[in-house]
Amino acid sequence: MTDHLDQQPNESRRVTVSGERPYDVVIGRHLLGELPGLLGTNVRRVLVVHPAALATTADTILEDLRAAGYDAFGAEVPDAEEAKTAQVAAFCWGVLGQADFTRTDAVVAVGGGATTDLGGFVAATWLRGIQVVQVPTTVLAMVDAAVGGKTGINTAEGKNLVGAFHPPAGVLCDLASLESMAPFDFVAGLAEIVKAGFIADPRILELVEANVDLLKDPAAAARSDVLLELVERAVVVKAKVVGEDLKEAGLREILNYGHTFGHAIEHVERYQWRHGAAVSVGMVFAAELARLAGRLSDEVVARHRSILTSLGLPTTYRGDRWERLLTAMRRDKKTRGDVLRFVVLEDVGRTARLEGPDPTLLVAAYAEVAEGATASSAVAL
Ligand SMILES: NC(=O)c1ccc[n+]([C@@H]2O[C@H](COP(=O)([O-])OP(=O)(O)OC[C@H]3O[C@@H](n4cnc5c(N)ncnc54)[C@H](O)[C@@H]3O)[C@@H](O)[C@H]2O)c1
Ligand SMILES: O=C(O)C(=O)C[C@@H](O)[C@H](O)[C@H](O)COP(=O)(O)O
Ligand SMILES: [Zn+2]
Repeated sequence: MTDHLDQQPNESRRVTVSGERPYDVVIGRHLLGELPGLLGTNVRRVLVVHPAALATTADTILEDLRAAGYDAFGAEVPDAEEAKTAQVAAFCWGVLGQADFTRTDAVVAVGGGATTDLGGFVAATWLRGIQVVQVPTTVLAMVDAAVGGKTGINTAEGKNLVGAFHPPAGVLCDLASLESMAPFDFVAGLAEIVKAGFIADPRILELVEANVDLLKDPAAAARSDVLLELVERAVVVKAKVVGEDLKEAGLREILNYGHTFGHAIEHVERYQWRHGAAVSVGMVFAAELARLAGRLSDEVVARHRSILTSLGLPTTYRGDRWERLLTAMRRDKKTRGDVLRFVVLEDVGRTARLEGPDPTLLVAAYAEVAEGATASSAVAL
């Protein structure tokens, strides 16, 4: 399937996320004109949070908002994970305070998942919660970070340790913005689409397998109907899950597939790895864990490696970091007391939990993703 589609603005797709205040995720091309409609008529002031890389897009949004009668302010924040800190959140709170933002005003976050996590968190905490509209500009943020209301920042101890559940008022996924993405950043985002395929929608895996070359070219992929379908399918998976379990009482944990080990890699690497790349290795770790526990077939594990490798994503990690990874995994939000808990697969689309696995099983799974032969020998049990 390599059929390309030059979408007109009116050909957008809409996925509604249910909940106390249902909202739409709009997916299409050249959609920024829809932003004022999502903000509604009560809003007067708008803070547009963005990194320098999205300054041109943010300027266009600011002009449109001013033309539509809003008092619009910009807040440029650091790039990528550097934005997800208490200091950067405090900088944004300062801008909101200086401009007298009230409970009827709003934040618009324009950027990748790091920016939408930060912008959402700032909106969740300002006056205990004001509206946020998410304008994701990476494939990862479109299919995952901007949808579902998980917002947050990192602390020195770990990833996303401070945050709030704060659903957006709307999400605008303008696929045209993906054309400027660096190839590796683009494929890193595909890891979350692959995740959605493994946990809930096997058709996603077939589409990825059949379109690997297209998907490795951001400009071509961004214009294709393949990506439109993949983004829509992944958003549908996320919308169904968060619509049923916003606050992660149970079902929502499946969206964390591959993240226990993935977040640990990000922390150990001081956020120099892209989230999607770390989740890619994390999914292989989780698949190996399930296989070693006798719950997943060799074939499904091999399919993890083949899909992720074909996209150019990593499936291995250095073999001499076990103690640090384990320390980071103990701080995962799924951990209860001393019991580590993993989302695992029993088949494609069939998720389960593995609670308190034997340490030898964890080490064996680490050995399966470790580079070099050092993993088992470097581990002190
Ligand atoms: N809240 C959630 O449910 C959720 C879900 C998944 C991931 N996340 C979070 O999302 C973050 C990862 O998001 P990400 O992969 O989008 O990374 P990111 O936000 O760090 O962006 C990656 C890079 O792409 C650049 N970029 C963004 N848009 C661009 C564009 N259109 N053209 C060119 N460059 C562009 C950014 O400036 C950055 O350098 C992590 O912090 C992760 O924890 C959150
Ligand atoms: O939306 C969710 O729930 C997820 O777990 C989606 C993940 O892809 C995302 O990376 C999320 O930020 C992880 O959250 P955390 O609760 O493990 O910090
Ligand atoms: Zn993720």
